Formats: sequence, C-alpha cells, structure tokens
Amino acid sequence: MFLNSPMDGGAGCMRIRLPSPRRAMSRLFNSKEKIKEKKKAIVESRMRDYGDSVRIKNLSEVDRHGVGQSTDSSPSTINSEMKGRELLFNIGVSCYLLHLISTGREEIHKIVDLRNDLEKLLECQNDEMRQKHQEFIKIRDNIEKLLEFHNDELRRKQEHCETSSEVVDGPESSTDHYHSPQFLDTSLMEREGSLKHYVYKEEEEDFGEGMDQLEAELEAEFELLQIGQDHESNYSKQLVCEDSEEMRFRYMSSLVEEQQGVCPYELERRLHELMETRQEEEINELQSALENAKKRLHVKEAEASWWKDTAYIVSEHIPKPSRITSNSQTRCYSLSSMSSVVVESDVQLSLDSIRESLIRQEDTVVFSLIERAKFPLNSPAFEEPRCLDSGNSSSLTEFFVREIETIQAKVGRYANPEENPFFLDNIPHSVFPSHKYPQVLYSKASSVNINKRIWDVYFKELLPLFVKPGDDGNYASTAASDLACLQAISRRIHYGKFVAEVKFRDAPHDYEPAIRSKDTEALMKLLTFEKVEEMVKKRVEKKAETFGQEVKCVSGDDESEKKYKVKPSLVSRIYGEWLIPLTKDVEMQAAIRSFVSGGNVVKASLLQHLRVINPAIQPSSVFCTRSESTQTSRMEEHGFESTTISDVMKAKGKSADGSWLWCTTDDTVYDAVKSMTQHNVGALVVVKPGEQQSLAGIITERDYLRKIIVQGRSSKSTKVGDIMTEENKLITVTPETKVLRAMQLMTDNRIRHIPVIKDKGMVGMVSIGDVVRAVVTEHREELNRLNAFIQGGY
Ligand SMILES: O=C(O)C(=O)C[C@]1(C(=O)O)C=C[C@@H](O)C=C1
Repeated sequence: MFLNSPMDGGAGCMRIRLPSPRRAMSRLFNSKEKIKEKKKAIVESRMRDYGDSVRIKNLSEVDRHGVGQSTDSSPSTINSEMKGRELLFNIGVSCYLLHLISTGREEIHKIVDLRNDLEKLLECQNDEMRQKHQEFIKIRDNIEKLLEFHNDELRRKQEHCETSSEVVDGPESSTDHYHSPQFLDTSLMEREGSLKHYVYKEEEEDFGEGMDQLEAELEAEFELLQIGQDHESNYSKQLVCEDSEEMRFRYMSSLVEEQQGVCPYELERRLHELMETRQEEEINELQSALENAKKRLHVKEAEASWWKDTAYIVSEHIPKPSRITSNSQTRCYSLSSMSSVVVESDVQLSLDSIRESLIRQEDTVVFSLIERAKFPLNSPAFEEPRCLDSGNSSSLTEFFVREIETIQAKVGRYANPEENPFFLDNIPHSVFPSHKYPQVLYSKASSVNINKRIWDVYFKELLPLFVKPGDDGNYASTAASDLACLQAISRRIHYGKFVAEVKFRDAPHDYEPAIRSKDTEALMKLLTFEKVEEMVKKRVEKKAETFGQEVKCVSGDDESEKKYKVKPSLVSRIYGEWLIPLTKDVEMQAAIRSFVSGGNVVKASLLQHLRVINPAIQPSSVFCTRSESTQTSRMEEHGFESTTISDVMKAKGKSADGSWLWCTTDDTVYDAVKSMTQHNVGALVVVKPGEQQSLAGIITERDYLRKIIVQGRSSKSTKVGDIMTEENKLITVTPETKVLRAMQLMTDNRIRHIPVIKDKGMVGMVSIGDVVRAVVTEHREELNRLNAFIQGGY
C-alpha cells in the first residue's frame, strides 16, 4: 500500500507520508504491467496444465474425474477469478485517487492562505507608498512656498532697482540663466509634472524602480532648493553689505557698468574682492607702521641702554649738589652692610669690608654643608626626572629650587645685587615694593651668573665628597638642604663681582692693560692673593672643626677621638679647589664685562685723566673726594648738574618751542598712530576738543600696543580719549627741571615721554631720546673740556 501513517514522536502529531501524484501514477502503471504479466503467466501455465489434463483424461477415464475435481481449473472459473481480482485492483486505485484528491484540497487551502497573506502585505506596502506620497506633497508645497517668497523678494528688489536706475534690467536678464529664480521655478514645475506623472502611475509601475525614481527626483529637487537658498543668502549678505547709501549706489553703478548683464551673485563677488583688496591695503599699511614703530623702539632701547651707562658715569663723576655746596663727608656704599638691611652708609667701599663679608659668609657655607651631611647622597632626588606632571622632566631638586626661587623672587630676593637665581627663565617681578639697593656694579658686571656651573660642580663633585653614599628616600628634606648649600655657595662665589669692582677701582692702571688685551692669565695673577687664600682655607677648616664636632658633656674626653659631621680638611679642600677658583672666575668676568662696555672704557680713560691731573689723589679717593678738586668742581659747573629741560628743548630745536604734535580726545587711535608714524614721534599730546584746547593727557605708542593691539581692539573704532594717559595721572616736568631729575623720573616710572608744563600750560614734550642726546652731547663737551685742560687749555 502507498499509505503510511507513522506517528511523529517529536512533534506529537500525525504525519501522513504521501507519495507525489506522479510517483503514485507511475507506481500504479508499473504494478498494472506487473499484474498483467503475472496474469498472462498464470493463464499460460493454466492453459498448459489444462492441455496436459485433457491429454491425461483421454488416456484414462478414471483418472479424469479425480484430477479434474481436485484442481478446479476450467476456463470459465479462471476468467471469473481474474475479473474478481481486476475489480479489487480497481477499488484500490479508486481509494488511492480519493485520497489524492483529499490531500490536494488541503494543499489548495494552504495556497489560498498564502495568497491572503500576500495580499495583506501588498496592502501595507500600498499604505506606505501613500504615506510617502503625502510627505512628498508636503515637501513640494514647502518648496513652492519658498520659491514664491523668493520670487516676491526678487520682484521687490527688481522694482527697487528699476526705480533707482531705469537702465538696470534686473537680475532676471542675467546671462547666468541657471541661477535665475525664474529658471528655478520653471524647472521645478517641469519636475513637478514628472513627479505627478509618477505619483499617479505608482500602482501600475514596478515598486523598486518607482522608489528609485522617486528618490532621484527628490534629490534633484533638494539640489535645486539648495541653489535657490544659497542664491538667496548671498543676496541677503549683499544687502547687509550694502547697508549704506554709498554702497547701494556703488552696487547700482556696477550694474550699469556691466551692461545689465551681471547677476547679483557676480556683483557680490566683485564687491567682496574690492573690500578684500581695501582691507589688505589697510593691513599692509598698519603692518609697515608697526614695523616702523618697532624699529624706532629698538633704536630707543639702544639709546636707553647707552643712556643708562652714561647716567651711571654721570652720577659717579658728579657729586650731588649737597656735596658740592656743603663739602660734606663723602658718601659711599658698603657692600658688607648690604648683607643687612640698609645699604647706603658712610662706610667706604673697600677690599677689607668685602673680605669681612666673605668671612661672615663662610659661616653660612660651613653650616649648610654640615646640615646637608645629615642625609645620604640621595641621588634620585637630583638625578632622575620623577615629576608626575606630564611634560615636566625636572628632577625633584630642580623642581623644588625652581618653585622656591619663584616665590623668593616675588618677595624681592633677586632685587638684591648679591643674590643670583639658578633658573633665570623663572624669575617673576617682586610683588612688593622692593628696597632701593644702590647700584654699585655696572649693569654688565651685575649680569655675570655662573650658577649653572655651580649647580654641576655641586652635584657632581662636591656632594659625593662630603656626604655618605646611600638613599634614605628623604628627598624633600635633602632638596631643601641642597638649596641652602647652593644659595650660600652661589652668593659667596658671585661676591667676586664686588671684589673685582673694588680691586679695579683701587688700581685701574694695573688692570686696564690686561683687560684691554683680554690677557686672562695676567688678570688672574692680578686678582690672586695667595696668602689671603691660605688664610681662608685654614679658617674654614677651623670653622668646620668648631661647628661640626660632636659635642659631649663628659669632661676629659680624648681629643683624638673627636668626631666631625663633615671632615674639616674636606671643607678646606672644597674652598681651595672650587669656591676660591670660581670666585676668581667671577671676578675676571665682571672686570672684563664692565670694562669693555662702551661707557666704562670712557670711565677708565676718565680715571686715567684724573690721575694725570692730580697724581696726589689716591685711587680709592678718586671717586669720593672729587669735590675737593678745583678742576672737577669747575667741570661740574659745566656738566649735567646744571643742564635743564629747557636746554634739552632748545637742543631739540623746532619741536621744542610749542610745535609739538597733538590730537584731540575725539580722534580715532588709528589716526593718532598714523600721525605718530608720519612725524616719527612716539607720543602725541591730547587736547580736549573745542576752542580752549586744554590739555587732556598724552597718547603713546605703548598705549597703542598695550590697549589696542594686545587687547585685540580696533584702532579705527576706539577714540584716543579711551586709551590715553589722563592729565591728572601725567608725570610732568617744568622747563627748569634738571635733566638728571627728568632721567630719574623716566627711569623710576618706566616712561619714555614727559610733558613740559609752564604756568599750568603745556610748552612741550621731551622723550628719553631727547634726554639721552642732550646727555651725550654734554658728555662729549665735557671730554673735550678735559682734553683741553690736559693739553693746557685751562
Ligand atoms: O680676598 C680677595 O682678594 C679675593 O679676591 C677673594 C679670594 C677668595 O675667594 O677668597 C679670591 C682670590 C684671592 O686670591 C683671595 C681671596
């Protein structure tokens, strides 16, 4: 049988295994053939049997009965048997066909369900399509509205143009047809048509293809819309630029010039080009003005530094009026007293007083070494970059020293000429008013700083010598001790500057040839006092013994058992091999630096002249007792002492007699700076606008730099009155003010221009350059007078 009905245990339901109809039919026909063949074989065998039995029957009548009954094989019986079988077979086939029909019906039901599902899906897709169509309609409406608005705007502008100039045709006559709104409009309508066409046909067309087309169409519309918007925004930008009547006029004129063929977009571009060119010109102009200002600033800085040297010589050579008139005791500065609070004193600066100070400093150095010896070497503190701050590769000690120096600078430590920082890049100004230390050193000499070398020598050579090796991890305390040692040693070594100053002052004729020829060997010989050095070494050894011995309370201790925190002989060696040689190095550098600077060469020649003039005067008293010399007092009468601002103004010539430059508070800073640049001056007097033109203040290049450039303000829109230094804050002088006083005012207040006031009115302005020029001229005249004197002119 073809029917099979095993139970599907897994699913729990009956599963009918049906052969396919084709297979069933082929099986059916195959089996029919087989049955036919079988039937034929049976009939043949029966026929054969039947023939045999007839033959037998013919042979024996008896036998015929017995055999014939027992086999039942007459032809009619066989036929009926076959018919019965055929019937059975036909019934089976019919059953099978019935079964096939029933299963086919089930299949048909399933197909119907599937079809229903598909229909629903199609419905959904249609809904989605409809929705998209709605959205598209909305977008299209928006585009339409936008275009309408755009066209209105354009029409309005055209009308405006037409009323302003009859010649102008308006943007629609543009050759750039693509950008014209009309084109945009038509094009959109055309596209819209095509879209509509698509929308109505949507249900007939293939779905995927339709979607692609729709997307393409939408993209095209958005592109057009974008062009329209760009066009519009450019147009509105143009309107903003053309706010003023003048710009509007220019815009119209350019339209006319372009023979009605230039679209607004092109016009806008040209307008931009024009404006950019103008801006570039202005920037170039400003840059060259700035360059000029910078150049003049450099010149002035050079002048100022020259002036500083000159002023120093002046102040040294010309005693203060009180000294001239009262002939009072000479005032000198004591370096030894500089270690304490007050610097100015009546004690004369001498090698002895300097040596005294060095002796006192030995205590500090020896103590600091003993203190440092408490800790082992702790090399990771100063050798390894361990800072956790990213980008900071300092060692702990370097970091510590830098930070401490910063704070010490803020309280004025480095305003003291005795102190020298280790990290020069790190030194802020003092945030407290600093004490006015007397300027005993030439600026070039005071800038000598060999701390980098001291740092290296200390960590690489000295430290391993007097501290025990090891690492106890106590890096912070170690760094603090190292700083104490470094500062004490540095102060001691840099004291060489003062030593050099005094040694040179006491015997300039001895030093000058060696300095001039930069013969360091000869210079070193001059600076060296071997006996003094021996004394120093002995003394520090004794100090290390005294300060560094372990103190015991039990009397009668064996002297030989004495223990020292730092080996005294080592301290002596540190002095002999490092501190004294480094001090001499500083002495040499200071001597050379002071001497080779322009002003000091003059100073040396002056010294020589004075020696020639009065050989009886001892070197140490040359500077201090000049008031006793009739020659020098005569020189003073002609010197800077008596030079006044009025003299400076006369020397200036034309600009001194009231023809100084001015501007008003209402002028723009741009115009003021332009005027300064044109007239090559660094400041203008500012007057109040109006007939009175009373003084309001002054404006300087510095104001411009600090209050305009640095703050990013516009010089064209800022008024002079907003950035000037107001009258009540001005530092002024009168024509009678002494030039030295004016110099002092300029230096103290860090200003480069001083208005000259007479009877509450302004009569002029002097700059640092004017003063320096006057001083230099005076100085030259003074030298000439001296030369004339030497040659017997007096
Ligand atoms: O006392 C001096 O004359 C100095 O120059 C100072 C010092 C020193 O460093 O102690 C240096 C060089 C001299 O040979 C003697 C001593």
